[in-house]
Amino acid sequence: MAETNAAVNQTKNHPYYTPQVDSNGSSINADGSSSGVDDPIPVIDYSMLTSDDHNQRSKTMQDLQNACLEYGSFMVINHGMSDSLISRVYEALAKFFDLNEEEKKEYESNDPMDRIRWGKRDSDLVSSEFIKMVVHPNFHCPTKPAGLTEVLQECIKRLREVGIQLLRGISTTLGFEECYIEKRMKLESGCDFITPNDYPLRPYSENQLGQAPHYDPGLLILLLPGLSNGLQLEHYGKWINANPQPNSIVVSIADQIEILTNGKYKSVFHRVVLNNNVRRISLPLFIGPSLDTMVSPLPECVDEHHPPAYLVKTYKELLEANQYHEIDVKSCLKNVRL
Ligand SMILES: O=C(O)CCC(=O)C(=O)O
Ligand SMILES: [Fe+2]
Repeated sequence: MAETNAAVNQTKNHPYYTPQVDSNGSSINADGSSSGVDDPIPVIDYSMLTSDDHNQRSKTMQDLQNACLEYGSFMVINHGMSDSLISRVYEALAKFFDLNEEEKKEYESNDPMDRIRWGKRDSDLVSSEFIKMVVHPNFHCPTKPAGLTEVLQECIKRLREVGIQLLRGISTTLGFEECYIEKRMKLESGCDFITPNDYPLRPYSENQLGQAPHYDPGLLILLLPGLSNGLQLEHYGKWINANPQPNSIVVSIADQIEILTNGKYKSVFHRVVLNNNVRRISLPLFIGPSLDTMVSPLPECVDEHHPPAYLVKTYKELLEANQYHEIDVKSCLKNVRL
């Protein structure tokens, strides 16, 4: 990709690489539009990660490493979740978002003890609706519509298995034993959220977004991206359209992997654009450490040329930074970068 700005000519794993796009919710494009570049994100064939064929497996590990270094995001195919399960998930979530507002408001409260929270992102710049739920170690879900709990439980069980296998792959690409990250982050009691999103059909203005540019907290985000496009990722100073294949899972590196790797694998800066013609429902799963886990650069990722670049904090402290509560699921990367 031809770049005009010398500052973006660095590779993504450069310690001083920072997104070269604005963070105020608008656009980087000279014409002020929110269009992105079609530069397909890498594809990882999940079935090859655990293949008995050594050559296939090591090629897939190499692809995974390149994807983590260069994009921080990739689409996973052959992940073992059936098309029919994915369709049932979208249908059940649509029924939830179609409930009347009074029923959804039951989950609107700001009580820090809540494990489910519904809300709207509603301004001239952004428009969407979400329902956040803590799903691990304990599963929380609205009681309506009937069947939502069962279908989400089935889907999240598989998404989590895929996520943990990918974290093993990532651990291997870093030269560690495959369960190293999983054990260190105490994933058995890890704190996972889902935040299904409903993006409206008709934007208020052409450039209204579904979600403003942001980083995600957690180790990995596994996204069921819905039936139309909308996710954009920052890549060397441009917004690129993720354009995932139908029923693939879009996986992105999130804040805690950036911290653990001391900045080698960067958390992905991303946003959501609205589609004029099609309603879009997406389902991200945030796989995170247990709340009491200290998150800091791994000793193996620190040396005299790579001094620690992040503060040491528990995952709970990180989630609660900026006066947010952990259920708010917000990044605080900028507060811990040294
Ligand atoms: O809906 C999407 O494509 C992305 C969602 C997202 O980034 C989020 O909920 O944090
Ligand atoms: Fe996100």
